[in-house]
Amino acid sequence: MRKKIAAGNWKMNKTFEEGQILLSEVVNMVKDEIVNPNVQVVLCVPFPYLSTFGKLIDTPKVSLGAQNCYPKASGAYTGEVSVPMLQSVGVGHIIIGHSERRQYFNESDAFVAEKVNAILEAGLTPIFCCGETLDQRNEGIHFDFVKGQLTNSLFHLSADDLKKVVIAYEPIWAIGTGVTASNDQAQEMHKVLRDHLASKYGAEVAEEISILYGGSVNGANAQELFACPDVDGGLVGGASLKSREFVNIAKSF
Ligand SMILES: O=C(CO)COP(=O)(O)O
Repeated sequence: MRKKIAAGNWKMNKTFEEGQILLSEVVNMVKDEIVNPNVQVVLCVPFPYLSTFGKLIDTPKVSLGAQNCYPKASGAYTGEVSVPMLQSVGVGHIIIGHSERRQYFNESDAFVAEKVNAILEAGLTPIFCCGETLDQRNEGIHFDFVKGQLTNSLFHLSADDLKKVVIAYEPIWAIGTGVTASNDQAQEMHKVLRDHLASKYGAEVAEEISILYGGSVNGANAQELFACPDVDGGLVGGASLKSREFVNIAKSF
């Protein structure tokens, strides 16, 4: 059975102290309240907090996540953070290809593919983000565009490696806007993406891959979204900054 995943992407929010409180609250609630062994909670926190926060997580129900990485293992890349560095402080999941990085830092599909390779080589889990703009949806090219993102950054992988990837569909028009994709829109795209994976790797492989939805997920809409047959969880921004709401989301499977 595919893993159900509730991942919080804190983005560039919270001071160290605030983050420590938030993370501890989430960890304690998850330990007490989440009983489904198939649910994985992931907390993707800012780089400077990873080392300390990793030590505060004392349950396998919660995985420490990073929001980015650089594909080279080490060397003269001032300001960058490598996958082995993240691994050495306990990181299990790494978000890559987030639309904010594609938009503000010009990250290409090819660069994201390099990151996928580096993460898989280290044995960690990439959370690969994809998603279209509102213009692309209005033009009716959204399915082809997002399928292309998968093709360009993932389709060089072996089936065994692909199975280790978590995909997050995040329509850009739904991120931080309060506008969520409807259940039908989410399900429709997730099915298109799973079929696309199946066309290359076969249905059996495609069935094993968790595809998360991201974009204004909150405590009120999570249950309906997660009930869609091809939606295996959420990548949550704003609502992951509130412990009670985020844990409620993680309990919505
Ligand atoms: O970008 C997101 C998660 O990566 C979604 O952000 P919001 O949940 O704030 O819309």
